[in-house]
Amino acid sequence: MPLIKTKKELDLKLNSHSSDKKLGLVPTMGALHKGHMALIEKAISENDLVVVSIFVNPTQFNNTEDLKKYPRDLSKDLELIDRYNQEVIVFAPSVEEIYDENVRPKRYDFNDLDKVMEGEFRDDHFNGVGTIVEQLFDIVKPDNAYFGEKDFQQLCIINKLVETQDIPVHIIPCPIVRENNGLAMSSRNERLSKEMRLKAGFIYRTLQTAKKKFGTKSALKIKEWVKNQFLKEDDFTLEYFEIADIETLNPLKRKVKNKKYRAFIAVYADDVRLIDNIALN
Ligand SMILES: Nc1ncnc2c1ncn2[C@@H]1O[C@H](COP(=O)(O)OP(=O)(O)OP(=O)(O)O)[C@@H](O)[C@H]1O
Ligand SMILES: CC(C)(CO)[C@@H](O)C(=O)[O-]
Ligand code: BAL
Repeated sequence: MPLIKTKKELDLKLNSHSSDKKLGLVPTMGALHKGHMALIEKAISENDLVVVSIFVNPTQFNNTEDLKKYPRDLSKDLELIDRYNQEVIVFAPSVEEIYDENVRPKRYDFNDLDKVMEGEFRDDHFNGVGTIVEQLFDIVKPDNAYFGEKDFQQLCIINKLVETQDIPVHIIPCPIVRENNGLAMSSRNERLSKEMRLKAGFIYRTLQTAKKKFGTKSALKIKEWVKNQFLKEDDFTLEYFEIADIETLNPLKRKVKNKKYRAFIAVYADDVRLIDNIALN
């Protein structure tokens, strides 16, 4: 499996393939797990050639400790990808390769999708995501690009990016892959103790109960209930719980028929920040 570290090499490699082959892109920050593998396998099944990018993008981190502690293990990632017979190209550039001396995010107008939840609590996060993803689209020029619903708000931002920048790529959403206890798979789970990783199934169980309540209770009542659940827990600190429609991501005030809603959550378990979400209707 080819490992490519520079844009120039990648360009050469992609140009050596016939242009009528379908090209898929799976952007990741590495420390691969079964959630990533599901994206890669879907990409393999729908394209002739797949590029998996592995790049811990500094401009999307608002917290330097989080960036420093982000799990990284390129050789293990390569071993995991090596199992696929199809041609998967790994693109793992250095920070200098992607950003010259000016490591700053571009600024985008995401029509306020970036003003809530992850955007509210992670300053400039989505400008950083937009900056790297736009660059990856420009370098790889994929037909299809695969993103997980675990980062549902990010998926909405990417759809907006593609629309506003007029980028010719199909964005393919992929369902959330979970551990046995319901915890959404995430590279940051590696930073949890074994005990905490088991206990963290609590986050998904809370979302499931919120979903059950959605039929009969108001968003305000459900939010109150979730807050109280977390106040009773010493192991977790709730950062936000929000119910929003999936188009605007505006917090739900009054339910509207035919609109789709999701519940979104961010929680600290020890000093590890975890996010999750669930479809409510
Ligand atoms: N459990 C999962 N199910 C489905 N998709 C996932 C899952 N985890 C990550 N992804 C998707 O994989 C892609 C790369 O994500 P990334 O490398 O940031 O991993 P991650 O597990 O989300 O890490 P972290 O949340 O700790 O940053 C994103 O599109 C993300 O939504
Ligand atoms: C899309 C992405 C690879 C951009 O760095 C990242 O935000 C992620 O892994 O979800
Ligand atoms: N998958 C989300 C990327 C981040 O937390 O920065």
